[in-house]
Amino acid sequence: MTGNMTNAQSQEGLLVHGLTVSYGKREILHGISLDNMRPGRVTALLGPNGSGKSTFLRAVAGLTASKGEVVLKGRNLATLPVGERARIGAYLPQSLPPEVHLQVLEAVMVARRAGEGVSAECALSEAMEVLEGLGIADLALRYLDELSGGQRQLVGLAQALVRKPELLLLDEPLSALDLRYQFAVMEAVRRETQARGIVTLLVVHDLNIALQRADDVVYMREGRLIGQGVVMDVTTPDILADVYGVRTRLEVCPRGLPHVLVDGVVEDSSEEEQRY
Ligand SMILES: Nc1ncnc2c1ncn2[C@@H]1O[C@H](COP(=O)(O)OP(=O)(O)OP(=O)(O)O)[C@@H](O)[C@H]1O
Repeated sequence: MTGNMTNAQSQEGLLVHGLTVSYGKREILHGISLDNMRPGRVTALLGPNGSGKSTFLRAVAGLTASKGEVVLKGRNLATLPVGERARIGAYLPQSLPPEVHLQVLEAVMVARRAGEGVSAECALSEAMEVLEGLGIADLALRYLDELSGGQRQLVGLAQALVRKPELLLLDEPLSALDLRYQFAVMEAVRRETQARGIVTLLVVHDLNIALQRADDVVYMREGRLIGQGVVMDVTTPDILADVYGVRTRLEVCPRGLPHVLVDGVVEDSSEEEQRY
């Protein structure tokens, strides 16, 4: 640690030690350890299909049995009462919430009031504030079971944000969204993360969104950690070849934003050798 390190840089956030998850006899996560993920920063969790990203997020949320430790700001989450753990962390699953006949505003207010003595008036203004922040205030009086998949995903995100979590875990929050909402949601998530000092971890498949909008990245493959750190420090053609098996070029567009171009698939040299 250097003497120049600021408070914010050294601030304790989320630490993960030896996280291991098995489904039956099959081990899916093989002892993943992550360095400090600091408050106020968005970390994108990236890796191929089936690499264990959702399993990792669910284990951090305490929704899947696991071995190892998850420590948030010095507190081992496994030792906290269930209600306290649920208050600290908000988890948005990949699958959309069931279609219930409830107005959007009510659904977000219910999420705000759950487990806390917040007045209806206060919950109402906070719910509206979050809906406005996500650009969906016009949906407030619509019923959830009348919304599109993407709109329901946004309401799920509003429910997670309105609870003012310390830890925000989002599993593919952009998957059902059009380009405009992908942008709006990433901006809202960044804004809330910074303003409230949240530790945010989100799974995305679009590498360019991660490069341009996340602060840090975690790369996983086959249930193992491949790399972690500041987006542009860790993201290299070598690591992308290792994680995804593709040949890539990293470029910076005229506006200064990085993006990845995929040139092809990495040939497996061991298979090549076996063929001859
Ligand atoms: N409930 C379960 N029971 C048994 N195996 C499971 C279960 N959930 C996930 N798996 C397996 O665990 C592995 C990791 O799955 P996981 O959903 O965590 O990957 P992922 O990286 O999130 O994938 P994707 O990008 O496709 O969503 C996969 O091989 C999957 O088949």
